Amino acid sequence: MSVLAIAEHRRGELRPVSLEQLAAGRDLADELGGELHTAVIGGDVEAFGAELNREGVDTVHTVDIGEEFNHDVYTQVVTQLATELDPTVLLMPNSVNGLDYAPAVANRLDRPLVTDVVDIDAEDGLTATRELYGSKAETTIDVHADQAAVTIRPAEWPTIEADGDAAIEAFDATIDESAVRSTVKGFEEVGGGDIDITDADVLVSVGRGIEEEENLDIIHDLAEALDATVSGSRPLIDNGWLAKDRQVGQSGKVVTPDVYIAIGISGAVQHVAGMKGSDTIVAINTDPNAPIFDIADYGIQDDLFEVVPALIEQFQ
Ligand SMILES: Cc1cc2nc3c(=O)[nH]c(=O)nc-3n(C[C@H](O)[C@H](O)[C@H](O)COP(=O)(O)OP(=O)(O)OC[C@H]3O[C@@H](n4cnc5c(N)ncnc54)[C@H](O)[C@@H]3O)c2cc1C
Repeated sequence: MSVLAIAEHRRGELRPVSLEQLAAGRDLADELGGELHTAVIGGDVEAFGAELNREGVDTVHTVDIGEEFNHDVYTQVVTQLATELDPTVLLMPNSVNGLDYAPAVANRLDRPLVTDVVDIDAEDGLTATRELYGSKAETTIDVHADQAAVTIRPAEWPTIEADGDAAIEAFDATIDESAVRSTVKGFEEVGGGDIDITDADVLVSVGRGIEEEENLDIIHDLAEALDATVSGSRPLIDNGWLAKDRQVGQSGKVVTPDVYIAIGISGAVQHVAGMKGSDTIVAINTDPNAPIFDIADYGIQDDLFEVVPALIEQFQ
C-alpha cells in the first residue's frame, strides 16, 4: 500500500503541482496506511530531489536522464518505476505534460486512469472527485480497482512547505532509445514579454467587461498608480490586446499575489483556477451574480468605467 507522485519541472524549476501532489499523496498514504514516494525525472535531479524532500515524504526517487520533459522517456521511466514500486495510487499532474504521458503509462500498467481530480479518498475503497459542467456539478467516482492512476488538478491542494527527512534514492531506468521519437532542442516563449506576472505583488487584472482595446488605458493607469502589474482573462489575450504571458488561468499562469484586482472578469472556473490562491481578491463587476464575487474578499458591484477612474484619482 503506497502512493507514488511524479513531479513536474520546466526550464530548471519545479512546478508547484509537484509539491501539491505531496499533500494529496500524504493524505492518501495515511488512509492506506502506507508510504509516500515521489520521483523526479530529468533536469537537475539533485536540486529537485532536495526540494521534494518535504515533510511526510518517505522516499524521493531521482532519475538522472535528459533535461526537459519528453513523452517517450517519461512513459518508459514512470512505467518502470511504478512496476518496481507497485504503488496503490500513481499520482501525476493534470497538466499539459501529465496528460501527455499518463494515459500511455496507465495503459501499459493496465490500470484505470481518472483525470482532472479535485479530491481523492482511500478510506473506503478509492474514490475520486471530478468537476463537471464548468464546475457547476461534481461527480464522485468509485474506482473499482486495487490500483489506479490519477491526474490531479493543479492549485487544488496546498503545497507542503516543511522540510522532510526522506531517503533520496537514484533510480536506474533503462531507456529503449529506438522508442524515443523526438528530442527537445530548445524553447521559444510564445507571446513572451519581459514581465513575469507570477512575481507580482499586486495584479490589476482585466476581463471582457473592458469592451474595447482602447479602454485598456484606464487599466494601465490604475496599475501605474498602484505600482502593480497588468494581467488579464483569456478573451483579452485571444483578442491580442494583452501578451500571452499576461494570461491568468487554467491555460495561462497560476498567480498568488498579495492583492488581485479583477476588473470586468466574470470568474469562470478556468480563470479562477489561476488566481484563487491570491491573498486578497478585489472584484469590480456590474453583475451581482458574477461568480467572481463568491471568492472575492472585497466586491464592488458597479460600472468599471466609473470605479476605475475614481480609484486612479484616489491612488495617484
Ligand atoms: C479549456 C479552456 C481553458 C480556458 N482557460 C482560461 C484561462 O486560462 N483564463 C481565462 O481567463 N479563461 C480561460 N478560459 C475561458 C473561460 O471559460 C471564460 O470564457 C473567460 O475566463 C471569461 O473571461 P471574462 O471573465 O473576461 O469574460 P466574461 O465571462 O464575458 O465576463 C465579463 C464580465 O464583465 C462584467 N462587466 C461587463 N461590463 C462591465 C462594466 N462596465 N463594469 C464592470 N463589470 C462589467 C460582466 O458582468 C461579466 O461578469 C478557458 C476556457 C476553456 C474551455
